[in-house]
Amino acid sequence: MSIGFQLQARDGAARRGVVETAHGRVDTPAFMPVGTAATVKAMRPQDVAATGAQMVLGNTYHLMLRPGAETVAELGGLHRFMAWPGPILTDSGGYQVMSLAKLRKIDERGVRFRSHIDGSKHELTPEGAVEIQDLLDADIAMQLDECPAAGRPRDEVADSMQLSLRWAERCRAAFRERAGYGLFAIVQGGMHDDLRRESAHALTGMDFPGYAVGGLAVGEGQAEMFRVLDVTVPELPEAKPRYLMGVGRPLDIVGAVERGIDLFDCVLPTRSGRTAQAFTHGGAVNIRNARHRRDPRPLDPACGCGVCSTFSRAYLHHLIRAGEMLGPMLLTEHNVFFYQTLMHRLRDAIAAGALADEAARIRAEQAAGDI
Ligand SMILES: Nc1nc(=O)c2cc3nc(NCCN4CCCCC4)[nH]c3cc2[nH]1
Ligand SMILES: [Zn+2]
Repeated sequence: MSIGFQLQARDGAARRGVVETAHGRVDTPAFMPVGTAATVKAMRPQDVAATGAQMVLGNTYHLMLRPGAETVAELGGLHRFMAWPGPILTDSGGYQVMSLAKLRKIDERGVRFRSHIDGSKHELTPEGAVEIQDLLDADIAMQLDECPAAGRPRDEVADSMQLSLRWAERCRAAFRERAGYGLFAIVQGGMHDDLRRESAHALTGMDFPGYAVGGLAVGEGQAEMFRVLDVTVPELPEAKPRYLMGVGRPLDIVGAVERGIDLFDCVLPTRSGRTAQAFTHGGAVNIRNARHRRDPRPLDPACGCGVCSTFSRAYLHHLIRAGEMLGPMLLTEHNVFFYQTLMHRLRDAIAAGALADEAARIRAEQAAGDI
């Protein structure tokens, strides 16, 4: 079996399960901390593991540019290179090229672009993206796709969705099948119900071990995102994991879990940690705010992380104001731990058939906060 998926419990459309990969199991619903350039920024791998995270995300685009996929392969692959022994999922680069690279040209072949690092010329084809993710030794690789920017006209979205379907076929043909490794397809189609259904049906017909919902979290807003999930998720096979790419804020995740999504990734907990934003059980907190200057209480009294059991808000406020590197490190660790606690609560609630109550509690908690 490429990637295993055991469904353990259901609560409405929500599922409690386990994804099985060559490098270990992932309890779902799961949140993957983003490790774009072979590091979850500001955290050591053992500290990432201590938060409860079981799988991290890497990026083909960044790693092909620096240090290069061949270099990572030469050094034993991404697990050895970044000392992360657990499962790794890598994004295929299509989205990152469109959001980061310069002078991009996309056509049937693939996408040509200049590196945002040094301006050097590169090309990413479906076959190349699969080869790079193989060199990285990713347990779960993503097909190369095109993620249309929000607001593009329907006919362009339709053409883009069809291109991604043709690229899915080419990726599947190029993928080296191995037990514990799998290639996931990505459903596109913008905000159009019929295009989403057409994409999901075509990809399901190609029989992938897992399916991502792409083309969301591109500024459409939560209501539109949930509406697209309501249309798309029921078209995906129950027995395969579903991955919502780039999502999201805590309440985005709650609503997507209620709609049957199993896997998530987002830069929010790590990126916010570097900009003094903390997620807490009392809502979001900006620790730079002067009101924390002499506050002896922990950042989040309901949090079980090492940061909240050791340091005061006053100390974290001081570190941030002083520009001390320990500030972003501690806030990142807390935020990643917060996201893992959120997923733990959701998994336990689904297993107990109590997701509606737990989701209501989480919504009430997040309604407070100062941002
Ligand atoms: N291969 C691929 N295909 C997608 O359609 C895709 C769609 C995505 N949508 C996002 N959204 C990220 C939103 N994020 C929210 C926090 C601040 C930075 C941006 N990431 C994505 C990644 C993606 N990767
Ligand atoms: Zn904490």
